[in-house]
Amino acid sequence: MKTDEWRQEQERLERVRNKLMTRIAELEPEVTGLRDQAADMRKRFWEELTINTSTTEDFEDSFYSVQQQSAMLAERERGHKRLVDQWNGMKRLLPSPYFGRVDFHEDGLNTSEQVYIGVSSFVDDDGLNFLIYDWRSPIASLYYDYPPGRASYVTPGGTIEGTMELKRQFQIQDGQIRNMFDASETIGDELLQQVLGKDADSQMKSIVATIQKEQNAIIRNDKSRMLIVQGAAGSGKTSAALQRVAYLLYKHRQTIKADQIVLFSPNSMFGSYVSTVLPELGEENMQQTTFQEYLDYWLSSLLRSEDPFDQIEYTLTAQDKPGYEARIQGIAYKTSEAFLKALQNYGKWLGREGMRFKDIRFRSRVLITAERMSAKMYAFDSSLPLFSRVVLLQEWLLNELASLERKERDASWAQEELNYLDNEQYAEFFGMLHKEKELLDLSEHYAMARELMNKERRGDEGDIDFAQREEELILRSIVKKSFKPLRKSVRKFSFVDIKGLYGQLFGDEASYREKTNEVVIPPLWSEICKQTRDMLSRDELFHEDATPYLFVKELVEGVRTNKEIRHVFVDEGQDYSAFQYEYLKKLFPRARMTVLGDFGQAIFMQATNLEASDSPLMWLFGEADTSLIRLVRSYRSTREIVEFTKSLLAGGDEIVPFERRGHKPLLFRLNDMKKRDAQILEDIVSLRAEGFASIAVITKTAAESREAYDSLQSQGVGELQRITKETLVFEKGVMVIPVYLAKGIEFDAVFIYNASPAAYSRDNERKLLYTACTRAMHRLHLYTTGDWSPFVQALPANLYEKAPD
Ligand SMILES: Nc1ncnc2c1ncn2[C@@H]1O[C@H](COP(=O)(O)OP(=O)(O)OP(=O)(O)O)[C@@H](O)[C@H]1O
Repeated sequence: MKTDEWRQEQERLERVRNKLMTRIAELEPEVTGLRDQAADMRKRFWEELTINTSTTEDFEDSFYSVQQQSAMLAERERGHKRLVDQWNGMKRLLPSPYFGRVDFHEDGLNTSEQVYIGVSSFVDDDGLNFLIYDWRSPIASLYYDYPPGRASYVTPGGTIEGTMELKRQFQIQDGQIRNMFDASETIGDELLQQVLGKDADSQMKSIVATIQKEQNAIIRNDKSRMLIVQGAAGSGKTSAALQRVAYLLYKHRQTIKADQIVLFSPNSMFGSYVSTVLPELGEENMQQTTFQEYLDYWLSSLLRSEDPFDQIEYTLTAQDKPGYEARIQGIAYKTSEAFLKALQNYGKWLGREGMRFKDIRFRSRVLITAERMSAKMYAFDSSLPLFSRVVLLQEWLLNELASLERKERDASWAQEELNYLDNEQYAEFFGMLHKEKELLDLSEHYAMARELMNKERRGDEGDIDFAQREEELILRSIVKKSFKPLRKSVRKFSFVDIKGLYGQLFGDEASYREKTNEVVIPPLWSEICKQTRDMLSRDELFHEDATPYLFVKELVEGVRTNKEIRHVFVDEGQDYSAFQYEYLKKLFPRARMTVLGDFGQAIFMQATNLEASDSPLMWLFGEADTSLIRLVRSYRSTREIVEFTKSLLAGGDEIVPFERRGHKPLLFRLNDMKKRDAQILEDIVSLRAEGFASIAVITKTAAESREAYDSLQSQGVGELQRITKETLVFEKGVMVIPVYLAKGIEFDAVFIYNASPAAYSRDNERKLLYTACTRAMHRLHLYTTGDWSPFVQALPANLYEKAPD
């Protein structure tokens, strides 16, 4: 790079920074002033909040004044927020105002424009000249999409064509240009090399300076209702998803707020890992949740549902237990579209017969029997959907309860309760009564006023002798209070026997076929039924039953929806079943979906292949409304590690490593476990000395994690963390972690604790090993105390190095 160009750029940088500093300083008093003013107004607002109710006019006056003041306060606060956002944006820009520049000569114009790109926009004092363009602005996409030469970008007004004359990248720190590259490729490798060579962090970083063209296509996709991203491990799916959220918040800032976007992540710890990316970009975080959290929310009061981690532990460890094969068949079936269709048919069948209700009981008596409910429900117009009839039944039940409640006032138990009221209870009822009395008084006044106005006299019913009715009213209150839980449970549909409805599906084959029209039933059906019913009898559900159970609940009670959410992101999308996708679509009827995943890492039984032509995702919103983007370049790991990991995978040939060189993976075979753990300890010490701070010992299961942790600790590995499904916050350091919890996360160095045939030899274990190894950025070690897993044995020997035996 010529030195005078560098100097010119440094001078421009200083000019822009000076302007930024001036603007920040100018705004400072305004920001602080506004903050104080708003705080002061808020304080005074509460202090002065006295409402004069002496006369109606006084009351109205104070009411309007309060309303006016609070509107002013809200406006002031909005203005304040805008200004503070602007101010914070400039402060964020100051140390490193931009990272890219393109010179673009638009066709038909005589000059070209220098477009500097940073994390937000900054306009010169004239209000017209952009000193920095936000990376999400239409013109900034030139930087990500084209090398110098002919280029175009899309604006709301149409496509702008022209020639890119220069493309430059900067690394700026504390106001100094540290590096500057003129790129010929889309985004030059040099900068990416440097970024990727850095150490792992406890928090994911934003990638705006080096977004790749195919990632940009994901970030800016605005066309499809469903965007599917199938990408190799480390190809930047999660990164693209988060920058896409930032993009959507920018592009649709008038209509979409951060809390209208939700990200489904694989576990809570992953949530903490990605939580800083958006704030780093000056945006608020979207909502984050896990599917399990949702299930627990709706099921926890009814049943205990197994979580996906216990399910995977079972599938990986219980091969020798009785019933294993049936459970596996059950998982496969219950997560399939076939089961979804069967349940839809079951809904139709229930529309005709077979509904199950629970008697409504009161003081050990049956008030309304299940049979009566059933008869009533099937007497409603049969053309109505099942849930509408259940809602009608609910209304009928509430009416029935009201008339039964009236009858109960004469029951002896009510009189007895009245007689045995202690002082406190009496006072409580008396209080309730007086509230009613006030209401009565009010309605009495109103009735009198009407009488006067209409000049007519009501009958005697207006003259209530309150004192005489006190006892009767207390009695009424006693019965009302006792019926309250009944009304509440009817409103919550507790009269529907959901457990019975789900359980009755798991009868013999003939009855299942009759209820669901199902043709292909898993061979071990009767064992599957027994296992499911056993769980239900203990008020428990297998993980694979949880979503179908909710589905049946909604068939009967109506579908729950959230219309606020406009975008749903599903990360690790291969881990969701066809069933779950159907469910998410129903739950968020106004949302667009972005599903990102890697079938190569499909380690859960219910996996969905995102890109197969028969993938349920392809037709969830219809083919015309669906786009599929594939990412094959892997950025996380060194070339040597990617060459090794891609060969572990059937069909991994198409994965392209990014050209960052490093050590070949190292294989250690030790004579026994003690020696293996001593070797691991030694390797941890030496890698730490090399400066690698984040090292993960990855195990296959939680049980193996416990063993490894105890043994390594006894060997003297200090500051060792053990990650479990309960771990909420991801902290950098040396840790032992089961592979299924390490999904989506990365480490400087990964040690595969036990790469033996016992651990990794079945087909689904191949993906498990692949997932574990692909967590490594710079170093990968595999250990065994006997043979190597057949997947490792099958690798060409030039892909790794063996430590001497
Ligand atoms: N364009 C990019 N510029 C800089 N770094 C990138 C880029 N794309 C990806 N990376 C880095 O590569 C690593 C992997 O990215 P990310 O975690 O988003 O991949 P992923 O596809 O979600 O991986 P996995 O499927 O293994 O969870 C991260 O460290 C990320 O910062």
